[in-house]
Amino acid sequence: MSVLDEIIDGVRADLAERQARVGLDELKELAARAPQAKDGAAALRGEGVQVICEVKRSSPSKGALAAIADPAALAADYEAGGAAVISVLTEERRFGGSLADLDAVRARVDIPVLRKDFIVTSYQLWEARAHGADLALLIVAALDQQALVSLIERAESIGLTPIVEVHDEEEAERAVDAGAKVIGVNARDLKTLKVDRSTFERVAPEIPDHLVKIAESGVRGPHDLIAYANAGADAVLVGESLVTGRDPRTAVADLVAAGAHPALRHGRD
Ligand SMILES: O=C(O)c1ccccc1NCC(=O)[C@H](O)[C@H](O)COP(=O)(O)O
Repeated sequence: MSVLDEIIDGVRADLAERQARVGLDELKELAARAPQAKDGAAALRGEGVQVICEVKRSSPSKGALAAIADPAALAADYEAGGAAVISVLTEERRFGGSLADLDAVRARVDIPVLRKDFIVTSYQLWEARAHGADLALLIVAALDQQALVSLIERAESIGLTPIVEVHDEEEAERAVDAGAKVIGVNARDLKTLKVDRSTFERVAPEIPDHLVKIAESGVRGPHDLIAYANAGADAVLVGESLVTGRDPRTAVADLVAAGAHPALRHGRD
């Protein structure tokens, strides 16, 4: 069984428990009472290269990364450093995240918040909205084409911006065909869990210029952001290097400054 399949099995088991506790109608009522969703795509189309900063406690590839006692404080540091979006991993078993982390971050920051999880049903999209998320990740490798199309449509219909994640050219084609407007190219191979930063420059040409392109994983500092930007990234998604470094606010500010450098202006600007 692949790592992705294992993760999704766990996600489905945890999901069944939550569904038994909170019915869909109740969830929809909670979503209706949530603050209006912010425009996630607009936040990623700003001037220069935008930085999405992740609250990441642990990962299947590295195990425990950081004891994050106060995810809201971390997110506030990210926001103060100039992050465009905060990504909150809510998967519990392998990433140590939770919807409580999402609640805490939502309550603290004003910028858009991404629910980063392994979403396989529309119930999880309603959950994302009920807990105040503005964006939600959809992983092409985890979904058949019909499910991908229907989850993109459902996300948009309830105000969420879907970030559709791909790992290779074929998945990029599926994402475009499914109507994705924001596509994340993840450099982490889901079978080996190894990061190959050249994935972005290989896959990005398959994505039309008018769509938002995010380079995900493997950003250790400004030099990696610059390399991704030169390959056409509108935004980067950064987790590990921010939670394991000494000063997240300064680390984000350094990335944002690198992403704002006029020499990086490309296509969209
Ligand atoms: O991080 C992992 O080990 C991982 C394993 C399997 C599926 C997804 C995984 N990570 C999720 C992510 O996409 C990253 O958290 C995100 O792109 C940030 O990457 P990094 O800056 O390298 O932590």
